[in-house]
Amino acid sequence: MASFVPRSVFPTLDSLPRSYFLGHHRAGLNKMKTMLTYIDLVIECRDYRVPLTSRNPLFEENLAGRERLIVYTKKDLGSEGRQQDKSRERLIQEWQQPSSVLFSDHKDKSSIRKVLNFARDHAAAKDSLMGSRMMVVGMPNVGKSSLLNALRQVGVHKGKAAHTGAQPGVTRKIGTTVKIIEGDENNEGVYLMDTPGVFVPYVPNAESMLKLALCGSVKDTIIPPTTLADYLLYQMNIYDPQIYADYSSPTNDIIDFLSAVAQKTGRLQKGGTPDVDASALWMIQRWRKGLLGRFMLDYVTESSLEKERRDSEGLGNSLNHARRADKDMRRQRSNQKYLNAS
Ligand SMILES: Nc1nc2c(ncn2[C@@H]2O[C@H](COP(=O)(O)OP(=O)(O)OP(=O)(O)O)[C@@H](O)[C@H]2O)c(=O)[nH]1
Repeated sequence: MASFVPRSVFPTLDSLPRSYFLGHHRAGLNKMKTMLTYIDLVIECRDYRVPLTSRNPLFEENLAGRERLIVYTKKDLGSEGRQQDKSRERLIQEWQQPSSVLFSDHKDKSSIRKVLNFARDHAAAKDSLMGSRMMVVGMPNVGKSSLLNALRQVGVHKGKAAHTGAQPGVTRKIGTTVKIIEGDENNEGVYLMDTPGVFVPYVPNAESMLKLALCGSVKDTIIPPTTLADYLLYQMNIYDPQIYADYSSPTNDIIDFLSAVAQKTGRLQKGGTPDVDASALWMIQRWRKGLLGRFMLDYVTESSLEKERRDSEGLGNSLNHARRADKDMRRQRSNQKYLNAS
């Protein structure tokens, strides 16, 4: 154990897809734009485990002009409640100013009450007889519908109104609008509208794609499970290799690791060969449930946040950038094919 040294960088995987911006993402975003005139507050969800990578510039570009509350969801999966977790949260709050930032776990009523209090104060400041209308937006599978259900449950004691699920794309259309705060004689209360997840138009590097896939923002069929598990192993080793001590001794070799998991959990094919794919999927699911360490995949420090800000300012219109980057990538691939053939 004393001699184990985790990998300091993950190999660059140029062949990984960098886009998952689907037709219903574009359609959903266009519809959100048309609804904006009726909306007083945009609640933008991002994943606590990837606070930088789950930021989608499309929301800032397309839903500008409305106050935004940023809610980092799934806090229970990315934080052990230690001092360094709290310090990171403070950095993120400062980074996002002037937008307000909260952190939520859909099963923790106190975190849901904080979002409700913000919504109540925002609606009170508007002081309208009509009450207030809000919209929840975010990347696929980030937990928008779960947040809406939790706000409704805690706010007006009503049951689940929106479908939720472990795979991205459960909500395909702008749908359910639910009351989350009761009105009184002076106003109609606060209503929240659910929206479909919208993926970033273009992921700047393969590592970001792996992070988003690990958090469930893209379908599990897009990236091979052993590649995803290898990235998880890389991250677990940086965090603490002891978290997988029940299955394997510390290792940087994904096949050794998955073979050990297969042996321990009985995931074997005919003849006793380890089923590495099934073991990879099993490990990924365990991490997604918070059973293999609760940590962030993004590196959050003052300088990493500052770098992210500078990089995003340099991007310009992210859709145009995405188109250009996509075109460049296709051109490079066809040049490569041409060179290989000649
Ligand atoms: N542990 C944990 N799981 C959560 C939390 N919020 C949501 N989830 C889970 O994350 C998965 C996705 O949640 P949804 O609410 O369906 O996500 P969505 O953003 O509406 O998804 P799309 O339909 O793809 O847009 C579900 O399995 C939820 O149970 C949370 O705070 N903590």
